[in-house]
Amino acid sequence: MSARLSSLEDYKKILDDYDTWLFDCDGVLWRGDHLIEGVVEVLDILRQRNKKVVFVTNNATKSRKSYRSKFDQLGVEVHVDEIYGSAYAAAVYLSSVVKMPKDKKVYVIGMAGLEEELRDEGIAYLGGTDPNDNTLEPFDLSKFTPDPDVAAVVCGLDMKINYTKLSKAFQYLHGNPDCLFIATNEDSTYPSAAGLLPGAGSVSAPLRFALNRNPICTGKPASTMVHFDPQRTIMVGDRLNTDILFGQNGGLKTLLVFTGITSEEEIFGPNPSPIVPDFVTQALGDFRIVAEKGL
Ligand SMILES: O=C(O)[C@H](O)[C@H](O)COP(=O)(O)O
Ligand SMILES: [Mg+2]
Repeated sequence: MSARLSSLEDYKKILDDYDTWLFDCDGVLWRGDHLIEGVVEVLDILRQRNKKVVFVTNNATKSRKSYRSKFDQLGVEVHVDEIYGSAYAAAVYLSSVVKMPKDKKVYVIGMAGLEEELRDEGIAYLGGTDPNDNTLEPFDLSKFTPDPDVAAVVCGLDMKINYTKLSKAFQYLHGNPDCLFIATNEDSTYPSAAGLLPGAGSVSAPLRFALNRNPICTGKPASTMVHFDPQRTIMVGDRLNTDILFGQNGGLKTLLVFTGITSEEEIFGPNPSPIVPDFVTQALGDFRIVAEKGL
């Protein structure tokens, strides 16, 4: 059973026990561009206590550099090396694990941030934000000439998804097991400021269904490039099957907040999830109590 943080001692002990704090972003720090109350104060408390702070997000719409700008605009102090996004994870997977040859390309379903991370890793790509792919015109297969150099399809959250992109990705993957199928992440939903929207997993779902093939997922819960002392590291997230599972896969302690995807019912209800976080609290801002009491 998860331990619900409630007393000043509870929050103080967590702050004392962990030196490295990994934070999920959507649903923990913000919803869309709406910063969640208390986040800036708590991050300040952690930095004042010389804690290492790392942000691990499955949101592939932004590169680390553009996330740095978002953090700046929201008044959150961050260094680009503290940000690990699923777009970066996918690009590093292709460059360092797959070792994608320089004469090969990736067909992208995704947005500018994913393209930027691929560029920074020297991975050639097509699709993505290309105007020819961002169309609502019917897709005419008879006029489509696949690029013979495409050796992988990468699919991330794409708020301009359409039939042309799905059709082109399908053509590259159908009957071609040598063409890699990579998902930056498989979150079913996305917690926008105004409410839930289909997530990256729901963008790649049509391809999984049409191809009867599951992608390689490079985002949470897969372990990314971050590796810390599990005894002194805590993962703070809002989604059980990505954030909490990611933490558990890395042997970390886990703290779930209820400001994003997961409800209290899923933890304390009659049919709780089998994924059980070590700790839960309503919101990250709850840790302000420690500063308010001058501890
Ligand atoms: O659909 C998505 O890609 C995700 O909902 C979303 O972007 C998750 O971001 P995170 O909570 O990992 O920061
Ligand atoms: Mg989240």
